[in-house]
Amino acid sequence: YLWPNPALDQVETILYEILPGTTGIASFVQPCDTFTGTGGTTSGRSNAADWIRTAYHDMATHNVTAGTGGLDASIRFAEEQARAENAGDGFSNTLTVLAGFSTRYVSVADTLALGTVIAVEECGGPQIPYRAGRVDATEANLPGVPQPQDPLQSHIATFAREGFTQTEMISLVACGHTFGGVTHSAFPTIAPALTDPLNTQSVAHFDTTNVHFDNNVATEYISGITQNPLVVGSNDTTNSDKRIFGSDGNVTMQSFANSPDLFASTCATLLARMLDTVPSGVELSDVITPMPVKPTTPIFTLDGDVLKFTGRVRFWNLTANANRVVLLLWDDHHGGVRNSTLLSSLKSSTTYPYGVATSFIFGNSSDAGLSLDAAAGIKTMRFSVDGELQDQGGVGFAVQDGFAFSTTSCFFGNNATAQYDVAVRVLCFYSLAVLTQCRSATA
Ligand code: HEM
Repeated sequence: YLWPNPALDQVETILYEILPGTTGIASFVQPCDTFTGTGGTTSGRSNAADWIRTAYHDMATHNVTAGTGGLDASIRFAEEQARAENAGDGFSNTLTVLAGFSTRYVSVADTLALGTVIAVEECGGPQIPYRAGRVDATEANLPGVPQPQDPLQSHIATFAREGFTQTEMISLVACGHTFGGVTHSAFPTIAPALTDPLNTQSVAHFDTTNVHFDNNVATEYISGITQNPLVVGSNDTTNSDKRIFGSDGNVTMQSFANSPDLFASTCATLLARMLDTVPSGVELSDVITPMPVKPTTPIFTLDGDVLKFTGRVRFWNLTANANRVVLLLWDDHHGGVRNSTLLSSLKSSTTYPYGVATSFIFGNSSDAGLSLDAAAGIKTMRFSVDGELQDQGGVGFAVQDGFAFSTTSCFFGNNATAQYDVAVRVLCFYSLAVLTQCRSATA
């Protein structure tokens, strides 16, 4: 995609500027046994598992023929959560955290998808290609989530209705059930009550590494040592994983037990498809990859006749160069082309899970080059890195200098109230509508 795109710019930051344990969605799945519901980390449960199950249950109402249902956050409606097929409080726990990351550009359904991607990636799993643009449902979907007591033929039919083959069903269930387990309060006949201070919600885990993505769900199943309550549960009627995993003579599960890489790559593909299963008519973006050059927070301030331009530009995975020269070039409204060298003293680098971001601040007070002639203004930016032009394939980075805060803006005495004087660009000069003398609250 091309910058600026406020929606995708925001998602790109969420996906790639992840510093585990600090802020954002990732901080809720780091460490991976983090659980923000009752009992915290000693509950036996985890946010990561809740989030992945929630995304599946939200998607599982999809009807590939009718084009209805899918990942559309309809699970947020009480009517859906009250259904037997959605037993447990995992959905409300999930929404309490993830819906808080929804913005005017990121739907709740997108946050559910992001939650799955980030939980899997942060907890040992593969990178999952992410597309943006899910649309939130305005009412509950029809029922349709599979349940443990359903017969195998019903499970096969349910996954076919969702758009997945039998082999994909086996795989997707294994990909999900590498996390978490069955909770006693939601399924008392499957998960017995325990008296374990480190598992206070009595969760019968699907494998021995229940907060980690790995193929142990397959190796333990194939080697016959699994404690998966949906395989070796005392009531065979609810042993749905046993029926599903064994439905092709264990061929798929054996292949996963043989190869952690095959398991990871299959799960990356199928979880992406699960998250991209949306009602017909919803158009998702292309897969979001890190922007090689990404300006952020461009801000114009009018100081008399001078237009101050400040901002930041982030370069992704630059090759090392001790003599690096980075230029900001810009076209003004009068046909002029100007440039300014971005100072290495205003450079910073951050290493993220999928790459290194090198950022330059421009327009800082020590960088006098970005005091612009207000009449000429600025239309488009480009960057030059060690002589190589970065201009989004000739399009440039469009900026709008149609509005600028005036330096006459101010806070009043107690800083609780502010006055923003906004100058509007009219043809070739700025018209400042409110030219008030700032004063203290008591003046
Ligand atoms: C026939 C299909 C499936 C059945 C019958 C089934 C059944 C169940 C049951 C009974 C639980 C226990 C829930 C609780 O106690 O809160 C569970 C948990 C879970 N399921 Fe499934 N499941 C199926 C498919 C899937 C799929 C396709 C995924 C995701 C790709 C998935 C992901 C999860 C996760 C992550 C948990 C753990 C939740 C937690 O520990 O809080 N399941 N599943």
